[in-house]
Amino acid sequence: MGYQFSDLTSACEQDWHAYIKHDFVRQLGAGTLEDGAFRHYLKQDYLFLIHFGRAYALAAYKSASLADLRQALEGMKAIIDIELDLHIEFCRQWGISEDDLAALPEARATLAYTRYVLDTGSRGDLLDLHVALSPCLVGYGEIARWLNAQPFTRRGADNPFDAWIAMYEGEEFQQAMQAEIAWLDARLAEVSPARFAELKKIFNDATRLEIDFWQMGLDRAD
Ligand SMILES: Cc1ncc(CN)c(N)n1
Repeated sequence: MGYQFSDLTSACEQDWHAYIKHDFVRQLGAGTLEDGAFRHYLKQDYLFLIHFGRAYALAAYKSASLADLRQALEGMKAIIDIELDLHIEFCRQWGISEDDLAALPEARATLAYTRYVLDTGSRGDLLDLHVALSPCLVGYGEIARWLNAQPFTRRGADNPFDAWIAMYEGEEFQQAMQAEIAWLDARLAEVSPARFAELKKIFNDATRLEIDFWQMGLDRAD
C-alpha cells in the first residue's frame, strides 16, 4: 500500500487550493496586483527565504545518509542560488535596495510561518521537516503551472509580474520541485496510517501559513 505526496495534497484539498489559487496569485497572474502589495510581499519574502535556507541547513544536519544530505542540499540550492539571487535582483528593479532589505522588520505572518517550520524540524525527524517545507517548494512550482493554464493570466511585457512567474516555471525550479516530490514519495510509501495522520497535520498547518503569507501581502500587514 503506502502513501505518496499527492495523498497529502488530496487530504488537505480545500486549504491546498486556497493557497494555490489565492487572490494574490490570481491578481499577480492577471497583472492587476497593486505595486505596494507586491513590494510588501517581496520584502517579507526575502526574510522568509533566509529562514527557509536555515531550515534546509537543519535538514542537512538531520540527514543520516548521503542521499538525504544531497536532497537537503538541492532544496537549499533552490532557495539560495535560484530564488534569493533572483529575488535580490527583483527587489532592486522594484526600488528596494539591499540596505532596505537588511533593515526590514519581520511581519507576523513571516515570523509565524518560518518559526513553525524550524520548530517542527527541531522537534521532529527529517520527514516531519521535509513535509513542513514542501508547500513552499512544491506549491510555488504548482502555482506557476496553474497560472499558465488560466485564461486570465497575461504573460510577457504586458504583465509587470511576468518575471516572477518565469522564475517558478523555469526548469531549475521545476526540477527541484520534482526531486522533492520523488524524495517524499519514497519516504511516504513506508509510513503507517497513524504516521500519515501526523504528517498530514504538519502539511496542513504549513499550507495554512502559506495562505496567511499571501494575505499578509495583499493587506500589507505588519
Ligand atoms: C512564502 C513563500 N513560500 C514559498 C516560496 C517558494 N520557495 C516563497 N518564495 N515564499
